[in-house]
Amino acid sequence: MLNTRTDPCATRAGPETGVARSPLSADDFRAALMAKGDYYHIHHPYQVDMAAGRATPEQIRGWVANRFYYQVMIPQKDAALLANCHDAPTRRRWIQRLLDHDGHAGDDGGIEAWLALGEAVGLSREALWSQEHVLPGVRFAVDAYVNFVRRASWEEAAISSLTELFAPQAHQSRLDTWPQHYPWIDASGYGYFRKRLKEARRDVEHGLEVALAVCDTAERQQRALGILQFKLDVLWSMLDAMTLAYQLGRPPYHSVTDRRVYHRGLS
Ligand SMILES: O=C(O)c1cc(C(=O)O)c2c(n1)C(=O)C(=O)c1cc(C(=O)O)[nH]c1-2
Repeated sequence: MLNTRTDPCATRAGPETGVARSPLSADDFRAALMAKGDYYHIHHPYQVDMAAGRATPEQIRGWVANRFYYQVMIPQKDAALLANCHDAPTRRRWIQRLLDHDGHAGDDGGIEAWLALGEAVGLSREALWSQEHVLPGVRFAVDAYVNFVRRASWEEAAISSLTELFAPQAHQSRLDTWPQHYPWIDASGYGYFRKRLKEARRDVEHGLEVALAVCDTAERQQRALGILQFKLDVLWSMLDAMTLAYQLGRPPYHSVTDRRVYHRGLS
């Protein structure tokens, strides 16, 4: 369904009408970015089921093991953005994201915290590092994000991180609902979600600053909204792959084998 409420630019004059479009005001552009939250993966049935207590241990484990691939690729994605960024003050701020995930003195980092989440749901560190559970669809979606950032300008790469606008809600919802629904999950596993609440809010402040500074024409604003939609597609597609595998019992090659024959990455 076409959602005109959440796409204010859709109703404005465009090149096709022969009338030059004026950019949205900063407030309206911010509102248009925020309206993309309607399509955030928190609304995907897989996440809705997890939050409602309807997920089986296998479905929770599948999500944790597959999301690990996102976790390990995020610092490489941020390193790619840094490599394309000629602005030292930006690099000085952005590099914090690598440290958040990889860790530094006094903080073991987000990847370590995700490994603890894995152990809390019954997945060994080895199982996560081996990527044996990572579904091809999840791998392709995450790789599409990293490859986009490798090729994009650093400003467009920064805009693609803006789904984080909506992530604190996702982390808070897990903290609010999982302990009561899934008493079998060890509480020591929830550190990642708590850690990200603060970090994501700081990250999006920077990301929004960039978006508002560079998107000063209607075309650039539309491009930013398109980039944000691309990133929403990445997150949604990851959950579609997990739905097939863990909710519908149709993992890749299910019609020929019950072995996980899919590749674990080509280097
Ligand atoms: O659990 C979530 O729902 C969720 C979503 C996202 C996101 O929106 O991309 C991120 C995270 N978590 C996250 O923990 C994280 O570190 C992160 C970094 C980024 C990014 O695009 O740079 N997104 C996300």
